[in-house]
Amino acid sequence: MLMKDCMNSRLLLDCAKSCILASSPVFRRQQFLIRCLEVSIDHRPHSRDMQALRSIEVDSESVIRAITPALDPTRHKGQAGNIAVIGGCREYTGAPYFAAISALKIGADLSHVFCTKDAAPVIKSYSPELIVHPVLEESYNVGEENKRSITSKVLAEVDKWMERFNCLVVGPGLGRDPFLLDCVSELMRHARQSSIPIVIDGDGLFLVTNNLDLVRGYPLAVLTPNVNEYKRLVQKVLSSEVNDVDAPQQLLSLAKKIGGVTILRKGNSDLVSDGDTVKSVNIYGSPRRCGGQGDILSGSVAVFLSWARQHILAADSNSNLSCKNPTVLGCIAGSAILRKAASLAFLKKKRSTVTGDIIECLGQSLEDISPAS
Ligand SMILES: NC(=O)C1=CN([C@@H]2O[C@H](COP(=O)(O)OP(=O)(O)OC[C@H]3O[C@@H](n4cnc5c(N)ncnc54)[C@H](OP(=O)(O)O)[C@@H]3O)[C@@H](O)[C@H]2O)[C@@H](O)CC1
Ligand SMILES: Nc1ncnc2c1ncn2[C@@H]1O[C@H](COP(=O)(O)OP(=O)(O)OP(=O)(O)O)[C@@H](O)[C@H]1O
Ligand SMILES: [Mg+2]
Repeated sequence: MLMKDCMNSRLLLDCAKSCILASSPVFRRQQFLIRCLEVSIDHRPHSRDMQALRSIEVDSESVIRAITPALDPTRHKGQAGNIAVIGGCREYTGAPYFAAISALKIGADLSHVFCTKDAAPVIKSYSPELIVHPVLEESYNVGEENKRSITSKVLAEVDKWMERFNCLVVGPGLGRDPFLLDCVSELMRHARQSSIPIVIDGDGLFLVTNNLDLVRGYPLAVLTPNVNEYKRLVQKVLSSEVNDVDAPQQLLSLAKKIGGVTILRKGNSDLVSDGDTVKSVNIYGSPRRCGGQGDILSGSVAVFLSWARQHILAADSNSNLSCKNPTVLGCIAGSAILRKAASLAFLKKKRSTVTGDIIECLGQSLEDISPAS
């Protein structure tokens, strides 16, 4: 008992000493100097990274101005873009909606969503602007004996539309049901046969990372991984860990190893590579990391990619853009427009900014760079 009391008083004494010490100006000054030293040590590699990133930074606003089509009265519906999002299941209805509505808000004429039967009425209720096809099925709804016939039915339904699409976005809110993913793999093979560009995001990246042949060597494939998705991709393809010290070089190797697909690595700076070149988009975005910004990005990339393809065909190689790969141009423009919209939304809404607020700023963001008239 005596010993316990003694220990307690010693503890109290130590505690009192540290309190006095913590309030002493000399101690606080020492702590301040230690913190400064830590910051400057941390800062050195970081500033080197920033220099490397600045050297590959692209003038994204010029890219947007070059590829955004004029609002020409002779054009008809569909010519400014007909996009299809493949995604939306029992759990996720927001993600496909964000991607599809972003495509429209940027300037596409038509935006479709191919989703499961459960998700369709919900997505339709968010917006009458979207054309929603309740065609996909998840395992829980399908008996083993019906799987083959249902797959054929799904493919036939989507194939009816396929040739009209300028770009597919595969994955926002798709989920990971194995039967559904098998159907989507088939859809991707069909799109590839018809040379339709495919932007792959979210659960589409889960699918592709486990089945790289779906995109290997397809120059019209764009992968848009976030931090987790990128880590899985690097581990699978390069059998290594993510290297943040030489991020551009690693991204270049990754894109090359998958046969020249384009990869947009999302993060503090967005990095884009097709295996030949690496570009970075650093324009100021938002400190809010609310879910759904990647979905806006995938819909935006789809539209700009379609416009970049049209621009390159029409310009007949007279374009003054140094990069001629429409998938890279689409990524640069999509990233820049999203980041600018996120910063505009944050100015208004601060900490309460949500994805819908950013979508509302897409129009202003594009207008500031490439005015409609
Ligand atoms: N409002 C909406 O509707 C929004 C919907 N969204 C949609 O959400 C989906 C997932 O995208 P995300 O960005 O959460 O994936 P990410 O950061 O890799 O994973 C985080 C952690 O979760 C886990 N995990 C994920 N999915 C899993 C699954 N099906 N089953 C089991 N585990 C799963 C994952 O585990 P791991 O992959 O490491 O095994 C990791 O630990 C995608 O369809 C996206 O479009 C978003 O776009 C946001 C707005
Ligand atoms: N740390 C960051 N600082 C600034 N911007 C960022 C940062 N991380 C991501 N972003 C921006 O947010 C966009 C979306 O990236 P994010 O990593 O949130 O995607 P995601 O996780 O797939 O989103 P989602 O919730 O839609 O699935 C990127 O294009 C990027 O411009
Ligand atoms: Mg995502």
